[in-house]
Amino acid sequence: MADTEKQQEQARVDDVITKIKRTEATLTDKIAAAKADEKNINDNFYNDVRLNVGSYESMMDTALSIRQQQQMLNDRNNSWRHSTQQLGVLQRLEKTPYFARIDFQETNAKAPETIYIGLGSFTDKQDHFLVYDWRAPISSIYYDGNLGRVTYQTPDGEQAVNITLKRQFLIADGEIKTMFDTQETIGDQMLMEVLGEQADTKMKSIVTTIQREQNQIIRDTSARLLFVQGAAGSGKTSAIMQRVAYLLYRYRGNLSSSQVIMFSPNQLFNDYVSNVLPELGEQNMVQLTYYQYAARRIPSLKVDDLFTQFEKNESAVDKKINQLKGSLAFFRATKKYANGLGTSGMRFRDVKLRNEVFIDHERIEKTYYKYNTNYRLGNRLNATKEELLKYFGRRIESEMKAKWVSEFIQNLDEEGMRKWYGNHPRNFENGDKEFRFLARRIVTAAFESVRRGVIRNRFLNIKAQYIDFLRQVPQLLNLKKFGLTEEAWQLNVNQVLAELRQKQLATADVTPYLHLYDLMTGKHGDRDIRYLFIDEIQDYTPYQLSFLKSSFPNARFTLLGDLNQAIFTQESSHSLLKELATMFKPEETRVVQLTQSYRSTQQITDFTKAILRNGESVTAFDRQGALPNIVTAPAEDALLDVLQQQLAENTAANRVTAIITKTLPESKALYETLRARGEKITLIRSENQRLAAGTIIVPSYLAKGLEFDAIIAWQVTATNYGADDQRQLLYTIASRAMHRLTILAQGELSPLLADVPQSAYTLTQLN
Ligand SMILES: Nc1ncnc2c1ncn2[C@@H]1O[C@H](COP(=O)(O)OP(=O)(O)OP(=O)(O)O)[C@@H](O)[C@H]1O
Repeated sequence: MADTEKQQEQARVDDVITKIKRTEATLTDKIAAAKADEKNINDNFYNDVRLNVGSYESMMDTALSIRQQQQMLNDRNNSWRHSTQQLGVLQRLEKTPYFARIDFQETNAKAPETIYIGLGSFTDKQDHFLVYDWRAPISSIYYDGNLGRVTYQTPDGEQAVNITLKRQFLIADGEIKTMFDTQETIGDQMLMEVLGEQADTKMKSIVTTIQREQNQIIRDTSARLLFVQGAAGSGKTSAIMQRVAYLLYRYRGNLSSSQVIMFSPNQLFNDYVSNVLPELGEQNMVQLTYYQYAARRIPSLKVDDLFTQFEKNESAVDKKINQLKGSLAFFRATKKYANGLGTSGMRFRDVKLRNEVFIDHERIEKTYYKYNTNYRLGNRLNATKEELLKYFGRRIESEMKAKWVSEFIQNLDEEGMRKWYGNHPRNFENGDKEFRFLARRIVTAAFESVRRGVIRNRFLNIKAQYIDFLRQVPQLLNLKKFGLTEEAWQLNVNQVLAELRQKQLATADVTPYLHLYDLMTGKHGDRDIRYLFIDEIQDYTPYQLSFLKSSFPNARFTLLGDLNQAIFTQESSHSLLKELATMFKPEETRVVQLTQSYRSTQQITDFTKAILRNGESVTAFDRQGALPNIVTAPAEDALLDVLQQQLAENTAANRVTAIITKTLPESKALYETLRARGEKITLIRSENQRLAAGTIIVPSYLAKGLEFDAIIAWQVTATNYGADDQRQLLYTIASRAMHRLTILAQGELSPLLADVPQSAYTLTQLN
């Protein structure tokens, strides 16, 4: 490209940066003024508010006056916050004002236009855009089309344009490092530059090189269910992070980050993606794992965490039972059972006060079932509670006459009197009224736990109810279809009962338990959440998904997954898609498939995909690197030598390594051994840790969704990865590597690698 052209572009960059700096200065002044103003209002708050509590009108007056003052503060606060956010964007733009230029002509327009696209928009005067936000409708043509005629969506409908130039820039610290014109959607050259970079402990945004299929995911606003099937490293996670930023921009003012919730595979992953949105000038959404969500809802029980879930040894029958408990059939059975509770069978507990029955369960049951059969469970429960509270009121009334109450009052000293009167004036008509006043307060306080118990549904016996439901399952569905006998089932029910007595609940029971509780109490879910994202959907059961759908009834769902990487649900993952299809209407569902993998070199992608059988398709991105190397040795010592050698090699090549073992105990053992051999490494033993820089050791189930420059998979033996149901796990481990993949095994190598063509790796067998 001609040098003069580069000079012209650099001149424009300089000019825009000068203007950005000027605006920054104005904003800084504005923020300082708003802050001073706010302090002023705060200082004068009580002077300005006319405090007058004499009469009802004047009280209203005071309240209004306070509200006005608060409103004023809020307004200032908002404009202050807005300016601060704007300043943050400008500070980013100052270094890299934009990354693309597009020349185009709208149909019917007389002259062509040129626009520049960056992380945020910047205008120097009203509607004069020097930089367009990457999320603006027009910016979509940068990601979507080649040169020539292209259409894009505007709020007023589709618009056609003719693109004549697409130019990409790499600008750092105000200086154009490279720029090139491209014919394609996003030039491979740019992508190569970006992908050649090293992995980081934090994920970065991909706005400069979003691919066309990814753009469809990011900008979709019509689907109720957006399902993304994407190969390992195809940018699913990247795409949703950009999608959140897009939605927050598109619905600014109507959608806040607190209305967007993401279910992620583990906490480490949350930490890994935590920088993307702030980098884009947006706030992070709510992020939690399913386990956290469930555990928070049932604080009184200990729910299996990731570790227990993964390291549990399940028998064949257990597997079948878990499969059943995760199925849609089981979801429907729960609903059917709950419907039946409208006529009979609800389990109640006595409401007790200091170990004595206060309201017995028979009274509760009678009240509950005295309402018409067409009452829904939630309404029935509310009516029951109201009735119980009335009864509670009557009990207070009669208790006030009890001897202990008058004795208590007689023995009150001045201090005690003050406590019981509180702010209440002591001008009673007569002693009797005064006594009744005190007696009511004292008895109400003594009975408080009962009232709270009634309000919080403590009289429902959810544990007994769940067990009763499980016992009835053989009548509600066909066990044989799941390969189970009634005896095996009842044995499992006994086991659940024993666990519940220990205040424990296994993963497979958590969701049905919560669901049953919600049905019993008529909970309508969280209506405030507008967008729900689930990453690694292949590890969810259809039951969990149906449950989430009913728990977030107003949310649009974006589900991302790779059916090749199901590490918890394994073979059932492929039926998930079919079951999903029955949960959402076809016309509201959109399925996008991402097949291109961006993470790894061609050699690594080709190797990892050969591990799969009947896998979803994966195409490697044309980036070259070394073939994966496999080393086997009969003794652990020799293998450890190889590991250390490989570590040294990776470090010399500036590659950060993650050593992945299958289980946590293996990680711990290897960590100790390597430390004794003088290696400096960090062991990631729990998901609540931070990803440290430098070499790490991590158990497989915590490596989900992460990526590293180099991976060393430890002990990929026939013992560890022998059975076919370990195939997806092995695939997940291997596909974490960007540039270098090493596989080590002591003794016999995993037979799951047998299908990989020998040309796809190098093999060293030590003896
Ligand atoms: N359009 C893009 N431009 C640049 N880099 C990209 C793009 N898409 C994806 N990448 C990079 O590819 C890597 C993998 O992306 P990401 O982690 O989002 O994939 P994923 O589909 O969620 O993977 P997995 O399912 O294996 O966890 C990341 O380093 C990401 O930055």
